[in-house]
Amino acid sequence: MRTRLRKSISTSLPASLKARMSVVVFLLVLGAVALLALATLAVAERDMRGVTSQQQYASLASAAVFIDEEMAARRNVLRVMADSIAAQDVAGRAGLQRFLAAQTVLGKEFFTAGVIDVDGSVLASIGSVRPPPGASVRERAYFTQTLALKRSVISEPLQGNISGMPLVVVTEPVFDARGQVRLVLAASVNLRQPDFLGRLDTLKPGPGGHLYVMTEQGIVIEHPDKSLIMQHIGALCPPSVPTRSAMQGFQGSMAGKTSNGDEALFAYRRLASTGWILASVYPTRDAFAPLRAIRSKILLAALVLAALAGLAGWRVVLRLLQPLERLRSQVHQIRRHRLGIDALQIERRDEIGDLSRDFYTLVAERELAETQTRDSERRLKLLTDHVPVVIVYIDREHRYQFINATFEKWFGVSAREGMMRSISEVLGEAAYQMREQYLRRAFAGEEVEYEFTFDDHGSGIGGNGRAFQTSYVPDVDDHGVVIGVYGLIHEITKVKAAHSALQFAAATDTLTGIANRRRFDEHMAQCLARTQATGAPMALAYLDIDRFKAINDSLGHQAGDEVLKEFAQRLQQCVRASDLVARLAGDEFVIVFEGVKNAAELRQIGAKIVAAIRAPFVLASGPLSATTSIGIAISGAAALTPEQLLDLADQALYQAKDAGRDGVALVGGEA
Ligand SMILES: Nc1nc2c(ncn2[C@@H]2O[C@H](COP(=O)(O)OP(=O)(O)OP(=O)(O)O)[C@@H](O)[C@H]2O)c(=O)[nH]1
Repeated sequence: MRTRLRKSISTSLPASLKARMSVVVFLLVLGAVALLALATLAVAERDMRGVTSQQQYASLASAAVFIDEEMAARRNVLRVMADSIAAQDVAGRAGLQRFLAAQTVLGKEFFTAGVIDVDGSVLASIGSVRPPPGASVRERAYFTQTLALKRSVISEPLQGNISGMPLVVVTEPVFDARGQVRLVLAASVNLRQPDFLGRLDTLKPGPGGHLYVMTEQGIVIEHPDKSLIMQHIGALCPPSVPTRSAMQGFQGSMAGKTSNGDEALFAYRRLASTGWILASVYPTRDAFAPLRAIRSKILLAALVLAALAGLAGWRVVLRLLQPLERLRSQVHQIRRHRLGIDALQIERRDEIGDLSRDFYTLVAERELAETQTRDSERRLKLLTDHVPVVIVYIDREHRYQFINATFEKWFGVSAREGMMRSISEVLGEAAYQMREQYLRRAFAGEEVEYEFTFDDHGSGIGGNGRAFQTSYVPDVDDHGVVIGVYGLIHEITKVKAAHSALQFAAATDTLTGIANRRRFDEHMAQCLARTQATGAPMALAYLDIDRFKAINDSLGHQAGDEVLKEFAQRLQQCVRASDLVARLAGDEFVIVFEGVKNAAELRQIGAKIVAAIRAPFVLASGPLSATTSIGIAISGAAALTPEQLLDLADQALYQAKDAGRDGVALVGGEA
């Protein structure tokens, strides 16, 4: 909420710093002056409220005195009349009528006047709408009270019997010589009469205020709105809170709201003569109208003052910000390379000087760092582009984000063409399919290595049998998430070739070029395993050149070697490519037959070999006749170890030797 407010303030302020500071000065001065003025006015209003209330109540009190005097004056008039009737002993209807008619003052002060006997019968009367002689007022409260109290009474407001007018009646008893009430002199006042309590209007508080009089019960006796007279004060709308307080006995002044909801000052005072309530209502808008007029003027003055202060602030800020403006212009020019950063090394000792020098240091450091980064990147690029390995970076969408120059040499796609493109786009769908499983493992966090050749990598390039090894290393961020994979591809064609050569050398007899003992052992183990799995029989032939020692001895070791080589060649020519011919040692050879049909077939092969060896050996020293003995062991369903089979074949060889050499002997199977 607060952040939103701050944001909305900062967006509503002008963009320029100068304008902002001027607006702030303007607002501060406006705020300060307005606050001061409003506080002063609030204090003045509070004081004025007190004084006005006091004045209102004092004025009301004097009005009450005036009304009391008015009522007392009317009573006096009646008392003088009553005294005259008693003194002159006026009697009889006609006498009393004449007496009343002669009293002109009565007509001035009262609406009607009459003389009533102790039975309540009107004996004489005057006035425009007067009760006729003989009318009875025996039931009227003012009459009975006058008789009972033997003194003057002022009635409650009442409706005139004959006139129908709202009236109050003032009475005065006329006593006889014994002090008994003989007659009652009564006079009525028309409450609608404009001049009743007429001076009340002159005492009203302000032009919008008014005074009114009501009884304790709230019956209106006098009011500027004459239609309310004789009505209850709450007849039209519920009486206000202050009015209700007054009816409950409150006297004094208070602030409150009228029944219309307008703010007003109220004052109440009871009349000593009648107990009636004299009320004063002074609307606040009238009471404080001058103060409110002053308030608008003061606020206008504050506005003008603030505008002037803002203007002055603008000029001061303009002057103070000149160096900052200069700094801004310099930075602007430095950015456009029209100025060197040395321009920022200024001598000022204030904050702007500090800012300029700090800015210089910052830019210098940044430039140095950028140069170092550029150098470092250049070196790195030089390095990665010249190493004979492919270096790539692959993102989560399996797109290349980095490709070095070797990539282009090997795959024919430049960094510019391949960057941000997917592997399948760059190398083709088949190449991508081959890599996809390894990439999936690398993106799962595993370091992966695999080999491929151009023949099987499916990139559409090469096909020259070159071999490569790829390493994928996951790039893990601070949260442990793999965000990419570094790929390193290096060629292993030569290594592979060397490995193959080594493997070949390790399995080859150096003299004859056929398989050696080691290769024979490996092959035997595999063959026996297959035989036992499939049940197809195999056989092992053990061969030895007859009397080879004699050849060596007679013709020399060299000739012996020649015989051995030729012997190996002839053996290979006699058997299928799938049969393995190996030299175990000296003149001892073996042949492994896989998938033989029967013993007869083996005898036939054996005979073929024996015959092939019989052909003369053409040596450097001349032709030589040689023979061979062959022992063949057949492996059937029984599970034999390689050693056991070799042993059987060896036994068969001995049999062949014993049988006179240059022949074949079979053991095992159907031999
Ligand atoms: N030239 C040559 N002679 C070898 C080589 N290895 C072993 N010899 C010789 O081969 C001869 C093997 O003789 P034997 O197999 O024991 O006996 P033989 O003379 O063949 O007699 P029979 O086997 O009973 O027919 C020995 O004289 C060895 O010195 C070799 O690599 N080259």
